[in-house]
Amino acid sequence: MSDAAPPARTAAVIPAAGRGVRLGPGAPKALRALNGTPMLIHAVRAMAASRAVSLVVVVAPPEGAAEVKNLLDAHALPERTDYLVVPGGETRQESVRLGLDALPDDIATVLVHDAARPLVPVDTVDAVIEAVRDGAVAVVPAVPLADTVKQVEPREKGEPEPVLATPDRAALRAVQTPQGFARDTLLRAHRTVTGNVTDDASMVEQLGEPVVVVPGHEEAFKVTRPLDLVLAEAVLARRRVTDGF
Ligand SMILES: Nc1ccn([C@@H]2O[C@H](COP(=O)(O)OP(=O)(O)OP(=O)(O)O)[C@@H](O)[C@H]2O)c(=O)n1
Ligand SMILES: C[C@](O)(CO)[C@H](O)COP(=O)(O)O
Repeated sequence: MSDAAPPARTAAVIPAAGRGVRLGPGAPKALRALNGTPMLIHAVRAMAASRAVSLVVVVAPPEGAAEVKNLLDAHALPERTDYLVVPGGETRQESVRLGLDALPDDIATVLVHDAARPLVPVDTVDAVIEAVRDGAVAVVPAVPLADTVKQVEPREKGEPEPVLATPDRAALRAVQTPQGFARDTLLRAHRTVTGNVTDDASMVEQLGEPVVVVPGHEEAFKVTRPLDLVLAEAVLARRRVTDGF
């Protein structure tokens, strides 16, 4: 018998415990259907489509963990991948931390992927994993901005807001998920950084560790508002025509 340690594995943590307030009333966002299949199942399949991902941890709405387990059992998913469900928290940050707590010791690379980005292509997932395996401690997929961006002095809704600056758009990127991390670095970030953040990479930035960007994909957009549901269903319809599924 060999004494060699088993190869370090990659896991994807999927925070799916948000309510989806901006999407409007209804079931928690991750459980809403896109062309008849819950958004979360699309997101799980997107992670499991990568042959490098051997474990997917779904962070479910706190009162919905049993329902999410049933959903995973009821849908066809790649058998080479393991699936775990844990209840989430009050904020995205807390939900991700609860997902990280569930990881077994042999996981070396961690992806954090929004359930709300159900259509990310597998090539983007693989590019993020490869960059981490090549030595980056934190990797973020991102796309250039289509709009000019203004920094403003925020005012109450509807009130005109004074413009403070127009940042150089060429140096800005809109950040997506999955974000990929060396496990130790991400755990340290979640143990150390407090306060409100909107993504995991910014926690690593606060540690003073380097974060790099790789190309994202326009289909990795986040389903946030009602119009995004229309776009997501249109993308799925196009895939059915071009890819046959
Ligand atoms: N307490 C929370 C809040 C958010 N999320 C997850 O984080 C991802 C990105 O969050 P966002 O798109 O903002 O989702 P919501 O918080 O549900 O949206 P909203 O702000 O409109 O309520 C989503 O997959 C969401 O389910 C989570 O797991 N736990
Ligand atoms: C993580 C994220 O999707 C990267 O763009 C984003 O920051 C999540 O923000 P939200 O306010 O939770 O939608």
